[in-house]
Amino acid sequence: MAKFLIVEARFYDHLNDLLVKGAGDELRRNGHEFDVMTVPGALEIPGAIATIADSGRYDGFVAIGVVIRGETYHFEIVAGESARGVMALTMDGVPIGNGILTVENEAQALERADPARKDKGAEAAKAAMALLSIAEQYS
Ligand SMILES: Nc1c(NC[C@H](O)[C@H](O)[C@H](O)CO)[nH]c(=O)[nH]c1=O
Ligand SMILES: CC(=O)[C@@H](O)COP(=O)(O)O
Repeated sequence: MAKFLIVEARFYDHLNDLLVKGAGDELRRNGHEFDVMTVPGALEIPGAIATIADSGRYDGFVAIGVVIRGETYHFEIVAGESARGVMALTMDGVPIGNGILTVENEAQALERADPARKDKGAEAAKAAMALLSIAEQYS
């Protein structure tokens, strides 16, 4: 049994709820425990994980968020920098599954967040578990 932290950027409540449910159910199905922490937006996810990672309280993390393209370049910043931050931590050996959706519209987000459809929350949880398993075997 491992302990995971789901870090969710609570920007679109109804979509977040679906993603967190998918991630949590997947962790539970695999016999793991988890807590959920909320941050304001996807840009805060890497910083939150970086702050917590060294505490030793969690074995892995699942990043959950939804970034929907708006009218300005802001989308590129939020989508790109949140992914870059998560990836940088992953390269430092922190097991993180990236479940931050970066989509054109709400319909695309809903299709991916819904556990009955693409279930990207579960996919991110699986990625976090896979990275943790590698870390346990090789470090
Ligand atoms: N536009 C979206 C954001 N923007 C907010 C940023 O993530 C950040 O919280 C703000 O710039 C303060 O640092 N966040 C999302 O998660 N999704 C969006 O669509
Ligand atoms: C992430 C985004 O692009 C969006 O939420 C911001 O919208 P806008 O570019 O219209 O300010």
